[in-house]
Amino acid sequence: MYFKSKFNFLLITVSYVYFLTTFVTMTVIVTENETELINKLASILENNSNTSITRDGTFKVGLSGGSVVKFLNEAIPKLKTDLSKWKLFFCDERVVPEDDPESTFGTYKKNLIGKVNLKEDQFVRIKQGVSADEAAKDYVRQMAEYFPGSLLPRFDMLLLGMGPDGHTCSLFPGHQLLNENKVWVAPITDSPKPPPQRVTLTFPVINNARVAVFAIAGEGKADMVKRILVDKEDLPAGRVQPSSGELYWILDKEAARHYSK
Ligand SMILES: O=C(O)[C@H](O)[C@@H](O)[C@H](O)[C@H](O)COP(=O)(O)O
Repeated sequence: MYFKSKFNFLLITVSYVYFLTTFVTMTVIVTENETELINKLASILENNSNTSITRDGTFKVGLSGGSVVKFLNEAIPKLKTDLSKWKLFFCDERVVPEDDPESTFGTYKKNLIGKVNLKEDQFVRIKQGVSADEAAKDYVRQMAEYFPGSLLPRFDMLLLGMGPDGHTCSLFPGHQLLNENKVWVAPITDSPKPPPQRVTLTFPVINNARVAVFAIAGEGKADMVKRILVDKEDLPAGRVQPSSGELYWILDKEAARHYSK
């Protein structure tokens, strides 16, 4: 191919590299059961943790609540990685006291701290005793310390669940937050999934992650998995498409009942 000028060559090269780097790769993994799902999640988590720690000396990971808490509380103790290098954030968090059973941080704290090499100060927690609005604003301030100078934080990994309605984080079907693109973290006070007051990452941040992983189990999610992965319906969990990153859907056989590659 003859290039009229160096500029043409440079333009074509840059465009080609841009295409390659903005192409999301999606992997769907179906496991026999929840134990295998947890093992697969642990393997992906361990590989990415070690890659990030080698590259940056740290691993910045976003945690979700719901059943993901159970999966991670079983997966994290299996990992062969330096947990002391982790910084743990929340993809969403309920605006409740940390000793409230509904607190996502509180549940991770109870199950991990003191049992694995993770300390409380490695978790970036939401401010206590303030409104959802103030908690969201403060969380952005806290996050900015770990992503200095960034237009958008780029998490090494986000660990996501999906509700039976197709929500993820605290981004629910039909909610105006689905189109929020001005703030990294938004408050929600009318969550259809209790408790109503939460903060959540927004899609610009979610889709800037290096790796996003859904871990989904149970027949109760099978219909929604089909609607998103097969029927391509526009539902919140389906909008997770890292612009320059990897996307994994780890499903147990029950959740994948209506899905076939
Ligand atoms: O704090 C939360 O509620 C979660 O972050 C939320 O997004 C959760 O991941 C989904 O609701 C799935 O929850 P289940 O896996 O328990 O259905």
